Amino acid sequence: MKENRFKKVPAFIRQQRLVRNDDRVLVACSGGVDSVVLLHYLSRYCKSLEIEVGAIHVDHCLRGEESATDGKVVQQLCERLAVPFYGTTLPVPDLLKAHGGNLQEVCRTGRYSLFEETMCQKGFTVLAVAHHAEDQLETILMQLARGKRPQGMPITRPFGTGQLVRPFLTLMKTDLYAYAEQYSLPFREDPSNEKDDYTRNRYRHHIVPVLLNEQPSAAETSVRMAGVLQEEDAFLESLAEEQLKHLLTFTDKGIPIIHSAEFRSMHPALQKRVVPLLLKYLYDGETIPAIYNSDLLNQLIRQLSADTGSALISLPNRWLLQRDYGISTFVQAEEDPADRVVPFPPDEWVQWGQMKLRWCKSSAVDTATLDDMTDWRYFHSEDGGLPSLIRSRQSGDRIRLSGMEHPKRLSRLLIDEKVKQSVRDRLPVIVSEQGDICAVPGVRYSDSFTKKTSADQAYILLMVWPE
Ligand SMILES: Nc1ncnc2c1ncn2[C@@H]1O[C@H](COP(=O)(O)OP(=O)(O)OP(=O)(O)O)[C@@H](O)[C@H]1O
Repeated sequence: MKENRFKKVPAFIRQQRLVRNDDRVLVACSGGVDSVVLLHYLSRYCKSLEIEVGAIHVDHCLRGEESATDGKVVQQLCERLAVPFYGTTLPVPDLLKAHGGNLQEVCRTGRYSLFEETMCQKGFTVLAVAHHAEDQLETILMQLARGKRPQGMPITRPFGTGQLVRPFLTLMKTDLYAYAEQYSLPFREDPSNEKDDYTRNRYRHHIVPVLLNEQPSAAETSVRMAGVLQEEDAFLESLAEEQLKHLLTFTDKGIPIIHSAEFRSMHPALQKRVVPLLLKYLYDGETIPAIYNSDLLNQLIRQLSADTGSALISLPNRWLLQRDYGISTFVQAEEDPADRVVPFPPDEWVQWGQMKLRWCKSSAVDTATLDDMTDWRYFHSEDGGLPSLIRSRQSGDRIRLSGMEHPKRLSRLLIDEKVKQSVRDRLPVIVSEQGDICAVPGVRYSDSFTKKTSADQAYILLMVWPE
């Protein structure tokens, strides 16, 4: 009998601190072999572990009588073991009809909220689920395939007001069957586990067996590897949290700032952890963009480290990273700058939606700065003055373009330039004091602008916008 292999379970439970004395452990029992064995095992060892045990079953109402029978099997086992049983029902077909959604996800979310509710109502401190070594290997392989960090399912994690634990992660499926046989435990096979409709099932049926054939210890070693990665992860995460606290400063107006020199002084591994935490801070409870291993992460790290020129990176939900030399500021762009007029003085960046504009003396700008711009144009002024306003476009606006005898209607120009309707009303228009339109940055510029420099072109228009 393979029960010997169960000898490592108490050590695993102790080392990982899965339960403490006097914990009340609710075993999530589907009626399948894994969770039936878990329930039996924990109820057998509850005295030595100094815990109390109860069991919960969730009937998803998906397979008529069959589905209810799973619950009865669990209930009878609980009677045999003298363990309190909590039978709950999740009307999945009704939920799908009313709200739609993905079947697996509706089952899972509903099931876990019933677990949480029962734990809270009945005073349980721990929820035990019966994932084992092959489940962990499947999870790691799926994470790898999706480019996620392959650290598997957490051995334990906060859940409701207590903890969720996985005491059987070191065991193989065959160990569980052998145990069930030895103690003549009744269990049910869920026919949906046979189907190849779900990703996990395809990994279970076709990928994991090949790997185990090649390397029989792969599942068990993957559990150990995941444990180490999770431990390192928790450590690095706490370091990154500390770093972020030191790194993030605020302007008088409470705007978050990061200094490139300090960001650069961090180890690249920490930089990669600090940036997602920074987004978590900015998004404060909202959904955070998935950033692990992404181009956006690399782009943000590059900009937060740089200290020449300027840059603007657009983040979801109108957040912008705005970097000027060695200082990055995080601002939320205004929703819609339509019907606005703002002064456009020289030597100051002016923000317009997701665009930044600035007049600079040509002599003060070097080629490196120009390389950092999305676009730029030298400006030749007839009278020495600079267009001094930025506003949104108005009906009847016209612009004087080189080679055209008459000024062109702006509305026509935007159509000809294939500017999207949704963007047209939000574009900035640069206007002289006399009301002449000189430029629609990023679209067209009047004949006072050129890319070529010459002595009489004292100013340059610098422009940055996210591409
Ligand atoms: N209907 C159910 N009632 C009670 N417990 C369940 C039920 N279904 C699953 N569980 C518990 O959850 C464990 C894992 O089940 P399953 O592999 O179906 O994945 P899951 O709950 O979706 O977990 P995850 O998505 O985290 O992998 C089972 O071993 C059992 O402990």
